[in-house]
Amino acid sequence: MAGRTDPGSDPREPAAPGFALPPDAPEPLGNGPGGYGRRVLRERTPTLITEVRDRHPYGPGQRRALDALREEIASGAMRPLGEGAPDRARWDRWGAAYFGRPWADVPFLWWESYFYRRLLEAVEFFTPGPWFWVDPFEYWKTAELRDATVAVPAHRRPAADERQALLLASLWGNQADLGFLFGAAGGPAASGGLVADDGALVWSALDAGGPDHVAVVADNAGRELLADLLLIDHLLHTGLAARVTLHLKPHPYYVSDATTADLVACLRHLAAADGEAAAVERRLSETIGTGRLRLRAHAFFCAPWSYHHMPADLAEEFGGRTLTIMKGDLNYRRLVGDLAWPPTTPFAEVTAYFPGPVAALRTLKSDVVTGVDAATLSSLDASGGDWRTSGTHGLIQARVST
Ligand SMILES: O=P(O)(O)OC[C@@]1(O)O[C@H](CO)[C@@H](O)[C@@H]1O
Repeated sequence: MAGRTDPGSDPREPAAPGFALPPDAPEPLGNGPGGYGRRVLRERTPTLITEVRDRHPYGPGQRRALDALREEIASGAMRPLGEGAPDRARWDRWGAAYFGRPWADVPFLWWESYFYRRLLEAVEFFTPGPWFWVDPFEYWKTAELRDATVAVPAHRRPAADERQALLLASLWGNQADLGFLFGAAGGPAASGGLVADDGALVWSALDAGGPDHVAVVADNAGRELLADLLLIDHLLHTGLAARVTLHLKPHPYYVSDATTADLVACLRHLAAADGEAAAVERRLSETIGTGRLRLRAHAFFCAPWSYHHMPADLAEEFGGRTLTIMKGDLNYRRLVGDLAWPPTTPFAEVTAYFPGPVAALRTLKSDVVTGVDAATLSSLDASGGDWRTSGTHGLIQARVST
């Protein structure tokens, strides 16, 4: 352990009772032919390693480690973390069933999370020294934020339209996922509409009154986080929420996932923009200062498990929120379990275990989906498009009664 810092205490204490998947739940999604996991394993992951290597003046040890990781993923057996890793014991326990096997044999949700941990190891992110806490994805995050325009509502529309526009902007902000830069297919070219829309349920939960404390589990930095911040400002400013907790990642993950450093970059971006955007920044910074907007970066958000395995402290936290808004594709995979659900399986059924009211705002970027009605499903399937994985389609789903 000498010379290295621990990326977080064990985020997976025994799951609270009642969170287990039902015995008849379908299989975890893997990396089989035609599946999205295989494309990520074969195309996105090696490209990402090469790009990270090429964009940084890494030394020979880091370059060797990145090349070895690419090799291992393509044709080798999954290795544990190196001897000196502070969290080695934890990952050894978690990965006991997987280490020594080809990456393609390991469930998609698990291996992809572990991949990001291994990438950080290869670039010496947790090792005190010249590369300590240097974000390997900062190059792309900064470039994306530089070009981001901020559309603060002009307060000329009816309030209901305005808040709905903010909700939708937060949803479609999820298209700005820098992971798309590293796939053969590229990013979504257009917006194909919503496959499910529980927007009215979301507002009914927030309008119900009481001392509302809303949780927002962030996904990507940059444009998506900017849109989330405008929504959060609206909730706080209008009094729809007395308090908001914004959950960020404790360290870089899934390329563009938002960390506290990315939040600070967004706030600076707002401060530097014209007009109302700067006022939003002032209000948000003020509410962070007073504790009305609280930041958290729990280690569980970088763990390779679905929310069925969340530790007791996080379960207690979500259980106490008026509504938890889960942003993005990965949070959706973790919320419903990255399982081969029939798409018409009700969202409320698969999220019944979650300890409080919960909503998902997601553009569809991987195979899993629930809560799509049969007519919508058959017309989407008949369209012949890649609606499940291309990010062109979105959803708002909610379960507000517990
Ligand atoms: O959570 P996000 O940012 O919306 O999406 C993450 C994502 O790009 O990563 C995975 C592939 O690498 C997919 O599950 C998903 O499309």
